[in-house]
Amino acid sequence: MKRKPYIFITRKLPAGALEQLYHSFEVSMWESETESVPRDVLLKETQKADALLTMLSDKIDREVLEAGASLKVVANLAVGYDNIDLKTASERDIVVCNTPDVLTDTTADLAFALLMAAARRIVEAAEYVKEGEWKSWSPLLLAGHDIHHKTIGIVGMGKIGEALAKRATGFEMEILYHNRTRKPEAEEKLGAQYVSFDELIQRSDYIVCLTPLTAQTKGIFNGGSFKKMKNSAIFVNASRGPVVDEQALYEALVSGEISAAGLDVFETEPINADHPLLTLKNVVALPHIGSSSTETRMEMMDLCTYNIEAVLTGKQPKTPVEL
Ligand SMILES: NC(=O)C1=CN([C@@H]2O[C@H](COP(=O)(O)OP(=O)(O)OC[C@H]3O[C@@H](n4cnc5c(N)ncnc54)[C@H](OP(=O)(O)O)[C@@H]3O)[C@@H](O)[C@H]2O)C=CC1
Ligand SMILES: O=CC(=O)O
Repeated sequence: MKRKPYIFITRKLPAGALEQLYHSFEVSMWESETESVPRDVLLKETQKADALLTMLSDKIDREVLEAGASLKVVANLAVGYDNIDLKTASERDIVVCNTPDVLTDTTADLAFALLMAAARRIVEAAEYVKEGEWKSWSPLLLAGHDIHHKTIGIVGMGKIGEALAKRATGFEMEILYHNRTRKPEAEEKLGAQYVSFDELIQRSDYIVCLTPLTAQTKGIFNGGSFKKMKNSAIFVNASRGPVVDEQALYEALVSGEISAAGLDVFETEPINADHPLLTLKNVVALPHIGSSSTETRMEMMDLCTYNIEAVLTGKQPKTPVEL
């Protein structure tokens, strides 16, 4: 009898999200919600897998892809796919899928929330109350920066960047953006202005990074870029940690070269609890939760399961990554 195709899922997901897979395939998953699958288990499971449903924290490199003699598809539960070696996938005719669109608004909500939290010192203020430090109302108590009518600069005006810009229009902000390619339709729709990277970082009160992590974007926010920003600038990163030189960011925040930062992503994740950035009051740090609403995460799981089933049954997946 022909064996059922085998799918390995690298993290414990709610069984309900996978129902459609259980009918036609053999499915197993790493039984932890919070800890990544160990490398040796991933390699062993991949040896017999026709499909992998992976997390952005799994390194799907040449070694993993070559271990999968019958591997046909890798569905990543994320829109970013910098954790996957696309070159090897292409050489081996392995389809790679991601989860664009379904997470756009949720991630833009979080990026704007991070911007607001850093600007208005929300986390610091909430801790101040809980720690019993609030003794009286005072005129400049925890005074932050205005958001309305300020200038936001979006580096990476893609789907999430545009959704963020739409939110910024509600605050009557001036919108600058920088991409490799200009987007006239976004300029018209959102009143956004295309500028060079340098002009964006010099003119913006809020600088938000929403690019993918690539060889070109790695380290684009470094000592030189922080020096060019206003001293009152607030830097928000909701893209990937390695776009930032964290040591340079720390120095810029301590020296007052920039005012504050809101960070959802870090060079190493999870970030070490004793990392210097986490000692600063002017840093709002989140554990990479950009797309983390229950509704959106369920949609992302549905999209991954759809894509896997499609590839394994000879149909077109909805969201293949261009290889
Ligand atoms: N914090 C979180 O939890 C989440 C983080 N993300 C991150 O956000 C990223 C963006 O997602 P999404 O908006 O859906 O993707 P899109 O592909 O729609 O947008 C990416 C944008 O980045 C621009 N870009 C690419 N390379 C460069 C470059 N070298 N310099 C300047 N701009 C560049 C692209 O424009 P062009 O090609 O013209 O340069 C494009 O407009 C993801 O790749 C992921 O890393 C996504 C979801 C959640
Ligand atoms: O970081 C999250 C993603 O979807 O990419």
